[in-house]
Amino acid sequence: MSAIQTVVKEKQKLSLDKDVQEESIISAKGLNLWYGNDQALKNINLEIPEKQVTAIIGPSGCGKSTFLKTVNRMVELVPIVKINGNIDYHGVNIFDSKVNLVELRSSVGMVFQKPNPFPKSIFDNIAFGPRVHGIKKKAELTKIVEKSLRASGLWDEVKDRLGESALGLSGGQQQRLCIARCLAVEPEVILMDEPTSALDPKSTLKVEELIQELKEKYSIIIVTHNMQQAARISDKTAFFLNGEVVEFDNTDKIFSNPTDKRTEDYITGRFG
Ligand SMILES: Nc1ncnc2c1ncn2[C@@H]1O[C@H](COP(=O)(O)OP(=O)(O)OP(=O)(O)O)[C@@H](O)[C@H]1O
Repeated sequence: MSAIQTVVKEKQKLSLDKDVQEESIISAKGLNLWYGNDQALKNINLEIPEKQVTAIIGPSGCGKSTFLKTVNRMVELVPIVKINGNIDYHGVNIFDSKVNLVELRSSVGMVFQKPNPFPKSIFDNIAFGPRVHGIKKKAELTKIVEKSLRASGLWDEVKDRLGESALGLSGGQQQRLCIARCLAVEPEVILMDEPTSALDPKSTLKVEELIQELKEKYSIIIVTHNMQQAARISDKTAFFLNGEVVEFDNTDKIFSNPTDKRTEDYITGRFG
């Protein structure tokens, strides 16, 4: 039995993957995206369930990060991008001209591959977003900072050095700080683009455990190249290939009995 199958079996035993009645928080409908003349996303239809972890897997260049960055419209910072189709968030198309981008990006937060703390104190990193949103009172900011750091499992490690530079933290701590910074503006959805790829195994485990805790309150979409990670922490998995969704299903199904031969070839390491 492969390592991934073992992980899936263990999850089944622990019945972590109950087939819960699920509601979608985000629905991509007929989504297409081009960089200039090159089409990077082709007719994507995906229902992202609320308060679950959805993993996006697939070989390099298949459009995983592009999809993630489309969900909070960051991809539009690339001037040559053209998009058609819809992404509904709570039933409202995010491309509608009435959608406020600042609000969208605080509701749909993002954590990147490389931890990217600001060259500021730990406190000011977390307080940054709330301050942008107009919160000025020190007492209120202090509360938010503590709550966010507790939620990211970092509070005990940093509570006595909140005034020190965030750049002095270890890589794993910096990534949990970035997650705390994202939580401080009270998102509903967290997009994670290979959040552990720059971390050592111990820090990776901590972030994975944190993701499991966060899904009680947040809907998480995670891009990962690590099949075992997808199998361990996600409820749903979407397999992307050449800009298309080949298969989207319960993670257990994808890793134990995929419908499409290309999914099977990818997860068993035959390509990619
Ligand atoms: N800013 C950009 N300008 C032009 N083309 C881009 C840009 N960003 C991505 N692309 C192209 O879009 C396609 C999808 O890229 P994307 O980064 O979404 O893939 P990915 O699956 O996340 O890859 P990886 O696993 O290597 O991060 C690729 O062909 C890539 O070259």
